[in-house]
Amino acid sequence: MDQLLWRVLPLLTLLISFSLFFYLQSPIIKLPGDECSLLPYSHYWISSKRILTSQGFISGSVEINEGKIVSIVEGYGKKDNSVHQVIDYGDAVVMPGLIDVHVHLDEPGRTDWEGFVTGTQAAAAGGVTTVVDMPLNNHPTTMSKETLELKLEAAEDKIYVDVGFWGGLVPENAQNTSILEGLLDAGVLGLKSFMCPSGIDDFPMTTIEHIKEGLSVLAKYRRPLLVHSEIQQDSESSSELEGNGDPHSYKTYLDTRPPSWEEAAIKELVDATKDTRIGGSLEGAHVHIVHLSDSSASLDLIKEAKRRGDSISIETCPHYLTFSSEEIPDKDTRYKCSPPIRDASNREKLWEALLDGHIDLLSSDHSPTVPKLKLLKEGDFLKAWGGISSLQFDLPVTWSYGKKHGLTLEKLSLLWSQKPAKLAGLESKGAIAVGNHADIVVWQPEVEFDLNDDYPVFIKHPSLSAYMGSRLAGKVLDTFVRGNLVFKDGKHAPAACGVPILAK
Ligand SMILES: NC(=O)N[C@H]1NC(=O)NC1=O
Ligand SMILES: [Zn+2]
Ligand SMILES: [Zn+2]
Repeated sequence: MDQLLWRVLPLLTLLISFSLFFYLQSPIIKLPGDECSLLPYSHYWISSKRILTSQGFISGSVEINEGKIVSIVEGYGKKDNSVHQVIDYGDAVVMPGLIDVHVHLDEPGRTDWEGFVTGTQAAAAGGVTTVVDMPLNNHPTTMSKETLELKLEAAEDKIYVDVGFWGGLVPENAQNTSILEGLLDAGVLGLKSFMCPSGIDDFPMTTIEHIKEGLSVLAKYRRPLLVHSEIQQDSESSSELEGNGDPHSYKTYLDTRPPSWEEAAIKELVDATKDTRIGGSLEGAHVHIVHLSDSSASLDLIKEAKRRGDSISIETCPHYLTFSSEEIPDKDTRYKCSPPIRDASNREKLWEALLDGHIDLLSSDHSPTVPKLKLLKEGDFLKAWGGISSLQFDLPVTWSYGKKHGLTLEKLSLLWSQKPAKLAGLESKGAIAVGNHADIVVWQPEVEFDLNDDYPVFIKHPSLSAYMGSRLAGKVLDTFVRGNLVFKDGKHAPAACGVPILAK
């Protein structure tokens, strides 16, 4: 018996080695590319009765090959499943993926706050196919070629959607054009600056003089400057500035940041944007006001500048359109952000301006932190971190509240895809059109869901989001980025194959 075993054993070893060799050589082994998509093919058709193309809604099919949209055909049900790979979505809406131009991914340096993996998985789950990352809250701040390189290194193999980057305009590089040019040459899509303290020590604020320096460089590159537009007003009584009321009451915080802060910043900015008009000394430069909250005097100043022909645009965020100061519960610091959420009549005027086209686009200003710094237990509005967590909910939140204000799907897509693509200079994104990247969200506007603990949330700290606990309309089914099916039915593709977007 023993002898037989000794004869068989070498044969058996040989057999196992052979099969192992052939197994390793065989095509069963997955190439990394296969992991990028939940689909086993790269040439296919998407069919639906509601496809929002650059020419409006059609009932029909979109042909996708190697990441691009190669044809669009009207007529639902015309594609024969036996001849083509067809994904039939019935009457679900097929729309351009959202482009969120204001996201703080916080990596490298503050990955405990958010991160490339969690942030971009949240984006994919919410139908957001491109995010543009802010230059602060990460450490070091993105303000030079070298610090952008650190970002790019940190993002490698970690991004599930495409990611572009804004660079920081801070006093140091505003006074040193070669640093600024190095940063722009390295590919940031534009710059971002603060006219008040940013809350981050290594991202100091800029004066209007620094901003003008920045604009003169940006004019040559034809890239935008995004500005956090608030200037602290010394004329405010010091008790108001410090908030001498009850720190657990939202009203106390609101009173420390009145609309006059926004108005003061925008007054200085529109004085500078005069020169961005055709023939002006800053022609080619563009100012984009981020997260406008004040829908009165500040908005009027921008409307006037636009009428004159200045190169200026505005975004607001879902939280300013959804919440109102009167409704924010005591101690609920999840709602703290800057500029602050104001009263319901301000909110209604923001909706009006959005639907009339005076506000150009929407963004999330997704800016989380660690629960400890949000002071959820203490409920101190004056000391808590200011920032809203919302990236995954851009689409359902805008739709749930928007449809009550008369928002159409076409307008929704203009505000979340087409206009953001234009701001960031993303020529092949923002619309379902032949030749564009196949960046697509498939969703059901009519389906409602509860955002509770059972809901698959991918942002790092769901407990920080003021949207948790609400009932929303607009369920995301599938998300495609450059033709890769990156999210389906609550699951992500195994590999992170988003692409860093660099300006040329
Ligand atoms: N640093 C930072 O993310 N700040 C953001 N948070 C906020 O509420 N407004 C901002 O500008
Ligand atoms: Zn800001
Ligand atoms: Zn921000």
